[in-house]
Amino acid sequence: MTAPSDPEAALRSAHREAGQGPIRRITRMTLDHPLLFTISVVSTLIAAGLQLTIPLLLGRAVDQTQGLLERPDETAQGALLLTALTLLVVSILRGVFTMAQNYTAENLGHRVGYALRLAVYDKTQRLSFSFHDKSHSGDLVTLGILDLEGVRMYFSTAFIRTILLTVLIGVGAAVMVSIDPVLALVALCFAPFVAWRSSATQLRMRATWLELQDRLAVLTRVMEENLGGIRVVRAFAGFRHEMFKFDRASARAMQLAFHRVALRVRNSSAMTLSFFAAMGLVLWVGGGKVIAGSLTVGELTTFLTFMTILQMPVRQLGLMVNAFARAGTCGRRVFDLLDREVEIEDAPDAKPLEIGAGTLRFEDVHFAYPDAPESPILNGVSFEATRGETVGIVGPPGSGKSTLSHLIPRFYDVTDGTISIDGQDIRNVRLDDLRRAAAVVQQDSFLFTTTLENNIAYADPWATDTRIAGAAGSAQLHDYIIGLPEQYGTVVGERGVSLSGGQRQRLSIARTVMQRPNVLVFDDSTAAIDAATEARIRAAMEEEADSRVTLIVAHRLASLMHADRILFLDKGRVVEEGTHDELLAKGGRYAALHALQTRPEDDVIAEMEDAR
Ligand SMILES: Nc1ncnc2c1ncn2[C@@H]1O[C@H](COP(=O)(O)OP(=O)(O)OP(=O)(O)O)[C@@H](O)[C@H]1O
Repeated sequence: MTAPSDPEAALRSAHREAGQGPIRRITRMTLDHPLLFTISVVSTLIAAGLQLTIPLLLGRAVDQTQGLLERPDETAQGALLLTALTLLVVSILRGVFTMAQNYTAENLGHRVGYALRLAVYDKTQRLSFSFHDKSHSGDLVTLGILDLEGVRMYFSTAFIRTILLTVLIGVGAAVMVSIDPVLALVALCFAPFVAWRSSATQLRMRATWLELQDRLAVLTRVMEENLGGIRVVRAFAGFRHEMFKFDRASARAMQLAFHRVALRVRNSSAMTLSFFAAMGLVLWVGGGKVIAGSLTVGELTTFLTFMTILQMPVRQLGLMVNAFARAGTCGRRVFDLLDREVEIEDAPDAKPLEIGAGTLRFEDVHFAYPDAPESPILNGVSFEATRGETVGIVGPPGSGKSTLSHLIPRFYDVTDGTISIDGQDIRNVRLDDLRRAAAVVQQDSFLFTTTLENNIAYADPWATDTRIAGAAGSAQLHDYIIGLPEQYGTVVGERGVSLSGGQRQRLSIARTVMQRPNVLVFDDSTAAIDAATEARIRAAMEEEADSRVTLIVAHRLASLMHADRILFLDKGRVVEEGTHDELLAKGGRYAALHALQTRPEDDVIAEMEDAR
C-alpha cells in the first residue's frame, strides 16, 4: 500500500499500461494497492458466504421451533438456542466483513481517484498551448470532476459488486437447486426478467445521463458567459434575450430529468411486481409440497429468505453493468488526455541554458499554428539583439507580432528556422531554464485570487519584501498599493479588490520584472496605461534594461520609438527595419503610421489620397 499521498507513486500508477483499454488500466491501478485489494476481495467473499448461511439457519430454526412445539424437551430447546446464537454471530460477522469490504473498497477507489486527479492536473499543466487553444476549459473541468468520479467508483460499484453478485446469485441458486430443483426454478423465475429489466433500464438511464450532462454543460456555459460578459449584457440591454437562452437550456434539462424519473419509477415497479409474483408462486407451489410432506416448513422458509436476499443482487445487476459502462467511457476520456503527447517539452538530451552575452537571435523563422498549417503566420523573420538592446516590433493587427513573442519562451515551436540565445537553440535547452530566462508580459493580465504580494511574487515566492516593493515601484504600482488599507496584503482577483485595466497591466509588469529575465517581452502590455505613467515605467526600468534584451510589441509608437531598433512586421515578414529616425527618413509604412498617430487624421488621409 502506498502512503496516503505519494505524488510520485500516484503519477506512475496513472500512467501504467498506456495505450491499453480503460477497464484494464483502472483494474491495473487498483492492483497497485495490493493490501487494500486483498482485504477488500477476501472480505467480500466472506461476507457473501456468511450472508448465504442466514437462510439455511433460519430454515433450520423454523424446523426446530416446529419440532419443539410437537415435542418440547431440553435437547430441542438447546438446539434452537444454538441456532439462534449462531445466527446472531453470523449476522455480526457479516456486518463486520461488509464494513471492512466497504471501507477498503472506497479507500482504494479514492486512492485511484487521487492518482488520476493528480495526473490529469499534471498533464493539463504540461500540455502545449496548441492543445489549450482547442479545448474548452469547462470540458476539462468536467473531465476532472465527473469523469474522474466515474473511474473512482469503478472498484466498489463494478469490480467488488461483480464478485459479490456472482457469489450470492451463483451459490444461492446452487443451494436452492440442491434442496428442491423444481421449487428453485419457480423461485428463480423472476431473476432473468429482473436482470434484463435492470440492465436495459440502467443502460438507457446512462444514455440519458450523458445527454443530461451535455445539457447541463450548455447551461453552465450560458451562465458562465453571461456572468463573464455581464457588462456587455447590461450595456446592450440583453437581459431578455439572455433569460430566454437560459430558460431554453434549463427547460431542456428539466424535460430530460422528468424522462429519467419516469424510466426509473416504471422499472422499479415492474421489478418489484415480478419479485412478489414469484414469491406468491413459491408460497403456492412450496405450500403444496409442505402439505404433501415432501418439503418442511423450514425448507420453505429457507427458499423465501433466499429469494429476499437474492432480490437485491439481481436488481443490482443493472447497476453493475452501468458501473462498467460508466468506468469505460469516463476512463477512456481520462486516459486519452493522459496519453496525449506533450508537443513541447524538454528534449531527451536538453542542456542547462548558459547565458553569456545574452544574445537573442531569430534566423529565418517560419511559423504556422499547428491547427492551421496551411496559413503561415511568420515567413522568414530574422533579427538579433544583444543584452542592453531594446527592439520595438510594430505592424498592422494580425501581422504576427504576438505570435513572434510567444515563440521565445516556446509556447509554440518554430515550423522552420531557429531561435537561439547565446548560440543555444532554444529547443535544446531545459524548458524551465528558458522560461526563467525569457519572460513575456502578456496582453491579458491574469490575477490570482490572493494578495497583491503573492501575485507579484508568483515567480519567486521567497522574494524579500524589499524586492517585491522594488518591482511594484518600477511598475509604478507601489504608491497605489501602500494607499490601500491592507497594502500588499490586499486580496485581488475574482473575490477581492477590483483593479483597473491599467493597474492590472502594471501588476503583470511587476510580476514579470520580479523574475529578472534575460529577455523581457512586452506584448502590447502597456496599452491600458496612460502615456505619462508608461514613460515613468520606462525610466524606472532603464537601469535594469542594460542587463537584458527588451522586446516591445506595441501599436502606440510612443511606446517603442526610443528602441535601438524597430522592426515593421507585415504578413509575418519584416518589411522595414531601423531606428525611429531612420524609418521616418525612409518615408515608408512606419513613417505613415507615425504621421497617423501624431497628426490630425483628416490631414493624413487627405495626404495619402493625394499620393495615390
Ligand atoms: N492560437 C492560435 N491559433 C490559430 N491562429 C492564431 C492563434 N493565435 C493567433 N492566430 C492567428 O495568427 C495571426 C497573427 O496573430 P497575432 O496575435 O500574432 O497578431 P498581432 O500582430 O499580434 O495582432 P494584434 O496587433 O491584433 O495583437 C492572426 O491571423 C490570428 O488569427
